[in-house]
Amino acid sequence: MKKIEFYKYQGTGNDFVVVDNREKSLDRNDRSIAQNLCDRKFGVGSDGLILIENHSEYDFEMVFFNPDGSQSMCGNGSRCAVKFAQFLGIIQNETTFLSTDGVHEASIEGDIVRLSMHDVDQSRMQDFSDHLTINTGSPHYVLFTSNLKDKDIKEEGSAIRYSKEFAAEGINVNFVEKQSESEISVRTYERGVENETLSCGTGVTACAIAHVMHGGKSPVKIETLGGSLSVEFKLTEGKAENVYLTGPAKKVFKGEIEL
Ligand SMILES: N[C@H](CCC[C@H](N)C(=O)O)C(=O)O
Repeated sequence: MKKIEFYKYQGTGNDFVVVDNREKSLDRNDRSIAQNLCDRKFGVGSDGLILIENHSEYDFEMVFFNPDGSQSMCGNGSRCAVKFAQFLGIIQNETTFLSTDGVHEASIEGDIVRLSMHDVDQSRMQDFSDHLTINTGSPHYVLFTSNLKDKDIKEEGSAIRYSKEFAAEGINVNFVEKQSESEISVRTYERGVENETLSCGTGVTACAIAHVMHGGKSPVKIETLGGSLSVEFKLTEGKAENVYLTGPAKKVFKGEIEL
């Protein structure tokens, strides 16, 4: 058994166990560590595990795990990782780091982190009119709805996520309610968490792009159960470029656990 120091961070209510793994105290290839640490009854409890590791070319590498041990790009987790890297003194207020889907830049002002997301071209999105599928570093199903607050997200989201088309790879399912041309509300069922989360960064990014594709205007303000986020980008000939996800990321507490 070894004692592991960890920190708990949250980005608009999407919460993460974050570990400074520059000394490689945890094995990044052992997915059971995430399954144990993220368990809300037998572990610390979170929507994911983030390891911060050294990298020869970039300020750091962030390794992200869903609670089921699967890996993906995580927008809110990336914003928390950037704040943690600043807390560790690895960076000041700007950074270029490596994540699951490649290189990202970010800047920090107080608790607000502005994160670059990858371009989304036609190869990463499909518009089926009643819904869209958009990959913003992780795969998202986006459907426009009304009376968002009354929906059973876990029931409706899991039905789509486990449907024949998506059962193998999984997909995150986002329900969007339009408030104005530049504001939407979003609730998300997350693959790998297999439940609704209070917000999903790659999810709100996908929803903002879908909203603008259907007549909305960037920047888009997104209200989630966990707080407000903003997504800005240029949509030219069906390609979203210069995509940024902006919102708060905060340290909650420090802890120690024996693994
Ligand atoms: N559950 C997602 C990864 C985390 C995404 C979410 N927490 C975010 O902020 O982007 C997936 O497996 O695709």
